[in-house]
Amino acid sequence: MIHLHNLTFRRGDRQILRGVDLTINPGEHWTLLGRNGCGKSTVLEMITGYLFPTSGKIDVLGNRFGQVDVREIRKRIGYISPALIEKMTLRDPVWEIVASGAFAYLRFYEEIAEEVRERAYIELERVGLKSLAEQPFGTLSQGERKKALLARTMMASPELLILDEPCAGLDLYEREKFLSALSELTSDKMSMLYVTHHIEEIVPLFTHVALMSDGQLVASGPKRDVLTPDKLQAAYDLPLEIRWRDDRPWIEVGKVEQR
Ligand SMILES: Nc1ncnc2c1ncn2[C@@H]1O[C@H](COP(=O)(O)OP(=O)(O)OP(=O)(O)O)[C@@H](O)[C@H]1O
Repeated sequence: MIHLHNLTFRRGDRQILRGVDLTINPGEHWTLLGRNGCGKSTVLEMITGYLFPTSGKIDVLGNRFGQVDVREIRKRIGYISPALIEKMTLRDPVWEIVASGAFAYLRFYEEIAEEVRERAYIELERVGLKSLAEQPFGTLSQGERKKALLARTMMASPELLILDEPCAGLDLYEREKFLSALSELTSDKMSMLYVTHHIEEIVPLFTHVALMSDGQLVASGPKRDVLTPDKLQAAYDLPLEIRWRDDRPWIEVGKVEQR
């Protein structure tokens, strides 16, 4: 599904990625964790073909980047990023925003086929937003916008879902609603890579975790093997304890020394 081979990325005199290797198999749902600036979004931008590595190889959905038209592969990937949210036209009705996902357009300039409209309503119903379908996108709360974009992503039946901090800025209620919509929508036929700063977002849906530090993966594998106090302490440089409840991890931070 995804194979990253020894990816490096250099910008000027900064080494941003220092040899990233990662394999995501079909049906695995991964979270990517790590401190601000460690290179998480850079990895996502490479998997979606918006950035090219300085060296290394990228295989996504059976295609080697550099040998294929990435626009064709992108049609099979659902990608929700902060940049995408900013590109949406706030005055467009929610259902139109969702419908545009069927074609990977940002917006429509022609009439939308009835079956596409119906499908958009179905996807909106699946995320619990059908009653808001006719409202302008800009009137939705941040959490509702994220769920609408999730519905938009589902219009193209993606084989791979890439989510860059989708719960950033959401309150507890909106976050839990988003995570439960995500758990409902995804199947084990779809692979996922989800970047977050919040370990408690690793709901049972997620199977694997990759931990990044300073442009490298310092641990990766099944979530219980990676989410250990030792590994997290090393990556976050903080005294941490982890508790599992209903297959979901919760973090406790110990006393932090000022340096
Ligand atoms: N095009 C670029 N030119 C120069 N520096 C860049 C470029 N893209 C990213 N960087 C730098 O690379 C580092 C990694 O950025 P990236 O956005 O991948 O980190 P991140 O782990 O996603 O961070 P955050 O958690 O804060 O979103 C940062 O220090 C950033 O400033």
